[in-house]
Amino acid sequence: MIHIETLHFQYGKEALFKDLTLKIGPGIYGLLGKNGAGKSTLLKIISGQLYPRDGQCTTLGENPVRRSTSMLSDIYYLPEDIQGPEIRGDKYVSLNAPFYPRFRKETFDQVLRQFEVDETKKLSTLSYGQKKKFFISFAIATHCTLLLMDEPTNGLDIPSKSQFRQVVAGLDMESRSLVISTHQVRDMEMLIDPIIIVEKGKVILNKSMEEIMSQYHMSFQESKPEPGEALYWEKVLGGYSVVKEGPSLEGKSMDLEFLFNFSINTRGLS
Ligand SMILES: Nc1ncnc2c1ncn2[C@@H]1O[C@H](COP(=O)(O)OP(=O)(O)OP(=O)(O)O)[C@@H](O)[C@H]1O
Repeated sequence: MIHIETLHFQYGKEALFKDLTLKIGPGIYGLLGKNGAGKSTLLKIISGQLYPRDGQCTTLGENPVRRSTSMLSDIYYLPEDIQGPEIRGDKYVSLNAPFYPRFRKETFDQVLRQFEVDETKKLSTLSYGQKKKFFISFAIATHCTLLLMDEPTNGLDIPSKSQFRQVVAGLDMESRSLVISTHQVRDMEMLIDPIIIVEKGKVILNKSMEEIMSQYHMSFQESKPEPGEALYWEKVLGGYSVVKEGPSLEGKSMDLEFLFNFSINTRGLS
């Protein structure tokens, strides 16, 4: 779906990405990184809104810089900050759905109903969370091969977050990709897999949870690990969460916040 090699990108004088390499296939990917790591920029490069200085980016088999109609009609990019135009929701749908050949109004109505958003209201009058839910519904209804969502659960109330998870978990992603950039890892637990982490201009992790758990295991112990005993540890209530080399026998997935900190502190897992 996406193939990026030796990508260089900079806004001003300082490079944001240096030799960034990334492959994304079908599935629901979580794109994680510290503030300013470049997650939004990466999504914009993938969708042809920003142009790299050097290197290759191929999106759905095409160079996104060309912004071909075939590519743009099969990608939906949901930005973090959403502006609601001065038109009713249903009007927005009738004007914009024709750009997406696989758009299904039944899907849109179903998701919007779950989110309890009124499509007869002007989008500019909706609250931030309601606007977000409107555009998430639109994104899902496009049935695009590639969906890029920047912080989709930001601003959503508690029931909407769980509805978002249920809707996304029900998508058929066998031959499609959804990339979710997020800091809300607790909202995304059990949903995003593989995990991509961007740090200091590079992708330091791009692995499925299964791959991670076949290499590392996480456990709890009361005493602080001796030097060299664990790859990474964190103080928790009553003891320490530690990660050691070797497969996880229980097969349970690793807490995403812990995985993020482990990865950042060890500059990526080998
Ligand atoms: N239009 C722009 N002009 C100049 N610098 C920019 C521009 N947009 C982003 N940047 C800078 O590029 C870096 C990466 O920004 P980006 O928004 O991609 O990061 P992010 O990982 O999405 O951050 P956050 O998690 O805070 O949303 C930041 O240092 C930011 O200040």
